[in-house]
Amino acid sequence: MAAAGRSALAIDFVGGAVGYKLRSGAARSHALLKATGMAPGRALQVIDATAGLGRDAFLLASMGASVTLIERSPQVHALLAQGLAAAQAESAELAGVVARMTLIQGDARDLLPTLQADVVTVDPMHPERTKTALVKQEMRLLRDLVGADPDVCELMQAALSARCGRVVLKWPLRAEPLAGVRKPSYQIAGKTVRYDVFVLPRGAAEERAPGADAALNP
Ligand SMILES: C[S@@+](CC[C@H](N)C(=O)[O-])C[C@H]1O[C@@H](n2cnc3c(N)ncnc32)[C@H](O)[C@@H]1O
Repeated sequence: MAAAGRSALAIDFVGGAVGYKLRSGAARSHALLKATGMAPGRALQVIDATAGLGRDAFLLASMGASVTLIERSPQVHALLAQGLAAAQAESAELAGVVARMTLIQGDARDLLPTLQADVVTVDPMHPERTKTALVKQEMRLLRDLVGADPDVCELMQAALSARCGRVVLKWPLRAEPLAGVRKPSYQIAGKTVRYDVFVLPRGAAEERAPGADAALNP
């Protein structure tokens, strides 16, 4: 664990990239919303099994979802708690978003069997890229703090066995599918990442595959 990473990493839901995305309205067209099945008037219950910097969870909560965030690193969990407290104190609007977020410290592989939701999202640390400059500064600092996530296949198995209607895996756009994990129902491509969407039997009746990316899902 790198001391520099520990001191430099901060989680800011008020300014920075997260604040900009929300203020500019860019959040509304984010591919994650489509992948989770978010729609106006549909208040989803989401479990973010890999909370990390909390950006995805904050985006979903700001669009009306109730989100349970699970983070296993005590240090990252503490940073998240600080970031959420700061957002709560900033304005009534942000306090409303934070009120829809529940932060838990622990390993999602153990916790998922005890929870239920409409959607489980999984965004493990991605395999290291050779062009490290392409990896955003915060993600480098997070990697310094928590390392890689070698148990991602086990986590996916826990997510796919959870009481939920859909699992969304965020993974590098061009990376191979995870070995040992079933084929996704469909994929949604972003600029650098893709969302592998697994529609599970519980939600099959009400789920549709909006904008399934045929090129990525032959
Ligand atoms: C790539 S980051 C997630 C980034 C996050 N989606 C965001 O928007 O900021 C991955 C995080 O998941 C956490 N993590 C990985 N496996 C986990 C598990 N089994 N249970 C809980 N947290 C886990 C890591 O500690 C790390 O903080």
